[in-house]
Amino acid sequence: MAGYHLEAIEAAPLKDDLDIVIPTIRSLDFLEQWRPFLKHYHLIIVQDGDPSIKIRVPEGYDYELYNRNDINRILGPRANCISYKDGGCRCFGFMVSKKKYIYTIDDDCFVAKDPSGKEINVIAQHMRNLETPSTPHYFNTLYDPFREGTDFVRGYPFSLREGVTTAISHGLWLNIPDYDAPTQLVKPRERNIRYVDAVMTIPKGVLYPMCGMNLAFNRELIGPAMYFGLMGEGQPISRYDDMWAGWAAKVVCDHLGFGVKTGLPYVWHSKASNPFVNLKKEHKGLHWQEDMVPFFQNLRLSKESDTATKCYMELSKMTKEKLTKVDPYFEKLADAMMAWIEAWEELNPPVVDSKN
Ligand SMILES: O=c1ccn([C@@H]2O[C@H](COP(=O)(O)OP(=O)(O)O[C@H]3O[C@@H](CO)[C@H](O)[C@H]3O)[C@@H](O)[C@H]2O)c(=O)[nH]1
Ligand SMILES: [Mn+2]
Repeated sequence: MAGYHLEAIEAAPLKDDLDIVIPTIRSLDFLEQWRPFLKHYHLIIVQDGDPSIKIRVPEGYDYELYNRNDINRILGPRANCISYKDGGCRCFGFMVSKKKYIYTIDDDCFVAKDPSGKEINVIAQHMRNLETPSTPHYFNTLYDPFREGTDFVRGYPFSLREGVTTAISHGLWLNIPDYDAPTQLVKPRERNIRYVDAVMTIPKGVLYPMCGMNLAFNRELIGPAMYFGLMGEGQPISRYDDMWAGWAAKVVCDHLGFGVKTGLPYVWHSKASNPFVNLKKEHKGLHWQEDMVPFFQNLRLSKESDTATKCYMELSKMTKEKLTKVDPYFEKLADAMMAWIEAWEELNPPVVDSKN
């Protein structure tokens, strides 16, 4: 076995603090290729679609698998807040995990190689991103100052060099880019071949389109805000699950003083979903995002909201007040946000300090 693989196998960083969450409505064969990097980690598989279909999990992985029947059994009436027939169902895995960190990946993403041809250990890079500070208050032009071989540049105030705790690490993808349907329709053959060797902090007060394909986060800091919305069957919108979570989580991170990074690591995104199907799923989102983004840009959370849970409850109220005029769907979404938080609290009761 190539030496590097052995290194990858030995270097299973934070293996007892991390769960891998995979939404699937297809197959988990892609895990064969990930074995050198993921074999030591616990998987939480959220099976979408028909629960009577048996999903095969490749041998040798430690996992828990939840289908729609399990979600209904565990959450009861609140199960309606978990999307059906949309990758957003993955957030159920975030809720049932007991670990500090989550890494979530789509089932059509494979191990990518860096320009030297070396296989990328996404877990090692995401954990490095999460375990080192972010710099949201002042942009470092040499990118991530906490990476080997780089630092803060001249003119960077020393008072800001401590940075803030990182809550989210947003990875990217080579090959099939994560484009919306209109872009995909006019550029069907476009492939992302540009490997940018950089990790950047997204500045405070700036939103970004979070893609759930290759994403890691600190569940203890921001988990309650990582609700992937109410999408898919029975809903007027789909494929905005990760966007909704990304906007909400970023305003909560900004409010609580946490950082969000984007860039390395890359995965190899192998499958282009059908742009015509995607257009049907996401067309309302293409309109509504012109209202959703300004909503998140302009809102101000109160100082009493000093935890992700309190922030999210306040966000639910604001969603109902400010976005229902765009479409009655947002009233349903606001209620689903509350159901999510109640379910989260029930499955993750706050730890009572035994001393007091
Ligand atoms: O009904 C569904 C559809 C899909 N899934 C699982 O979700 C991920 C992403 O699915 P897919 O690769 O088909 O979607 P893309 O268009 O390539 O992905 C983009 O859309 C985002 C949100 O939907 C996604 O994160 C982006 O990368 C796969 O694991 C499917 O199996 C599902 O569970 N239910
Ligand atoms: Mn895909």
